[in-house]
Amino acid sequence: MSTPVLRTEKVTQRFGGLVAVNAVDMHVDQGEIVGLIGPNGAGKTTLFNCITGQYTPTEGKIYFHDKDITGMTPYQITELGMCRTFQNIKLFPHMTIMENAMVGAHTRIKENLWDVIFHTKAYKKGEKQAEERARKALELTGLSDNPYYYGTDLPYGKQRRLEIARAIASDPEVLMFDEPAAGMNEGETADLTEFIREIRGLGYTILLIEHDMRLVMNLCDRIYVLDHGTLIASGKPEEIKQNPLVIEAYLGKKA
Ligand SMILES: Nc1ncnc2c1ncn2[C@@H]1O[C@H](COP(=O)(O)OP(=O)(O)OP(=O)(O)O)[C@@H](O)[C@H]1O
Repeated sequence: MSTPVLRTEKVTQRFGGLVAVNAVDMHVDQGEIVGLIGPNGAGKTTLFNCITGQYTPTEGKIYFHDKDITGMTPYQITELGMCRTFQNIKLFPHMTIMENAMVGAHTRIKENLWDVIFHTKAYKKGEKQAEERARKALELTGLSDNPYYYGTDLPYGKQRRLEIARAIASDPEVLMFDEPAAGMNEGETADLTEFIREIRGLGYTILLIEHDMRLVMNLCDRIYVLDHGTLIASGKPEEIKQNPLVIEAYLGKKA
């Protein structure tokens, strides 16, 4: 069996006396769509923050392929090939759609201050590559019609797509989405579900947090369920739907 693209080993995150994430073992294989679900406050975003370098876990290890990435910075982790979106949309105001996407593309460009100040050949080449990658990401996400409009002028569903475009422009292997359907109506969520399926078809591996059960159950190959920081179940959507612990901890509370 091949090594997972992403793996956590007994990852624990404490905030003072609170154990937000408790010894979590999980993995994501190449090409999978994996869901991370659980009630509010279960520790999902905290686990994402550990994986993407916003936090260094109190205990445990995180591996990208065979590489131990525990404690690396978010920038280093993006450079390695994992990129995320956030629960609350974080577009840059006063930047066009194209410029927002180029922020993602720039993580792949090696420029030093000299190149930037003196607009050297290397700088111009890097800019061209970044623009090309950003343009492709916008085409892929259906946002290439008006690239010079402000990103924040887009309707809500498209702002979320722009966040995804920015992540894709960084040329990642793994995309991590924190509640991508948050605030979307039924139609937008259905479009998003189809879109995520399409991008998986292009070879991306996807880990997502989501409260929208229809999206999770329709889309994910496997699901992990957190409750009070602890993993209480993992498996295929059909197994998760029938798991009594999950029904009690999560689905039961929603009904
Ligand atoms: N920086 C922090 N400092 C202290 N406590 C925190 C911090 N971040 C999260 N917590 C706490 O850790 C627990 C897990 O929070 P987290 O946001 O990871 O849950 P979640 O499953 O993502 O919730 P939601 O679905 O509501 O977004 C909660 O009790 C939360 O209050």
